[in-house]
Amino acid sequence: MSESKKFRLAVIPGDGIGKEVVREGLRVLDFFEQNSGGKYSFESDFFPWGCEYYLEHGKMMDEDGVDKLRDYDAIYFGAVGFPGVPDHVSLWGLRIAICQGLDQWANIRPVEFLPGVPRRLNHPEADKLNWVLIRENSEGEYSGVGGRNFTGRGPGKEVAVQSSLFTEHGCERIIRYAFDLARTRKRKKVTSVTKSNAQQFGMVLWDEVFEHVSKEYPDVETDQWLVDAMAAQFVLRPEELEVVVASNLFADILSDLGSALSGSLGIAASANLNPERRTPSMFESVHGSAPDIAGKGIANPIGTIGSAALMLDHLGLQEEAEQLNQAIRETTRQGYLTRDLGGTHNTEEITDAIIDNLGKIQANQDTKEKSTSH
Ligand SMILES: NC(=O)c1ccc[n+]([C@@H]2O[C@H](COP(=O)([O-])OP(=O)(O)OC[C@H]3O[C@@H](n4cnc5c(N)ncnc54)[C@H](O)[C@@H]3O)[C@@H](O)[C@H]2O)c1
Ligand SMILES: O=C(O)C[C@@H](O)C(=O)O
Ligand SMILES: [K+]
Ligand SMILES: [Mn+2]
Repeated sequence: MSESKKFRLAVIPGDGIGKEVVREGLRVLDFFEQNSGGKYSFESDFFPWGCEYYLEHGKMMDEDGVDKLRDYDAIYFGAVGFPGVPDHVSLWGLRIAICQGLDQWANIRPVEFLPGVPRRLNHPEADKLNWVLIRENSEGEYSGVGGRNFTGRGPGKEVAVQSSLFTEHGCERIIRYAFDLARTRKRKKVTSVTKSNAQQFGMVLWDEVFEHVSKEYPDVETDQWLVDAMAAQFVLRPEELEVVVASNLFADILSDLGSALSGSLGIAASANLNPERRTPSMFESVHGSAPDIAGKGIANPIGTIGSAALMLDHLGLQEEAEQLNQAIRETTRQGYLTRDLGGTHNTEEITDAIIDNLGKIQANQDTKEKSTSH
């Protein structure tokens, strides 16, 4: 028998429902490990970073936190942010510190239309829709360039500067990523989203890079939209969307719109990738810590469990990733839905159903393999 592969995971549940949904994702990974026939295992190290940690230690994570994460195969993340710590402190202290610190420059956010889920979108072919947002994850509106409290200004005259930073390198790598991904999809098309009529420097640079990179991909169809019109297009002509590439902030906003249209924020998965694999990538739901429902056991775990599927794929376990996505679809199709989707099931019951379906999918596959090997 070949050697068993051990995957080392850094687990950061974070705040609010982050803790509740990561627990569920880990149950799914346990299931895979137990049924892998000794082929692989997951070794999880937990990091207690987040807002509670901040209130105790005055920082969101250890000073050398990013370095502590460097040697892992992947990072599994819940969510960050909770009342009591300003949101900009918690976000910059954890999620952005890790994404930027580890140069996870590509944030992949698929918009999936799961069966059995009530649609917010009145579309004749809603069940066939699916597209993927590629979010620039290292610069743009999240450059952190700016300041407050400029000297010489009295009360009521405060000024704040918040600058965006776009580099040719940063634009090029994310746009190229989108084109390469498009080549792997049924419809080879990339839609670029900017606001270069109003943002005349950075976003015009983005457009120029898009133009220039697109010439290397004559086989890929292109489309360019201003972000306001793109928001409308998400609702009006979603069948036109395939791979959508946008800046850090625009893709952030569009991904919540996409997930809401497909049912709920609770079902959207994401991967913060370092595509060169120089550093570990981080897998997390699109949603946040949802303080309004935290502690009630009703959070939808599908976004975080779907992120585990993206992680399995990244770790080279493509078959498992495919099985998990299939199990999620089967679960919503059977009517297992949390409250955000109009159902009454709780967090654990959704995971139970997913694991149950996984068992059936694997058993089916075993039977098929046995019958074809004779
Ligand atoms: N990547 C992240 O960790 C991340 C993402 C978004 C927001 N945040 C942070 O989370 C905190 C709350 O932000 P917010 O309220 O704007 O966004 P949110 O995504 O936490 O919640 C928005 C709404 O969606 C609902 N919701 C979200 N996830 C759900 C799930 N899995 N199941 C059921 N309902 C769900 C919430 O109950 C809430 O009504 C803030 O501190 C914010 O900075 C962090
Ligand atoms: O934009 C962020 O980084 C926070 C959150 O809204 C997210 O989508 O991860
Ligand atoms: K999250
Ligand atoms: Mn967001």
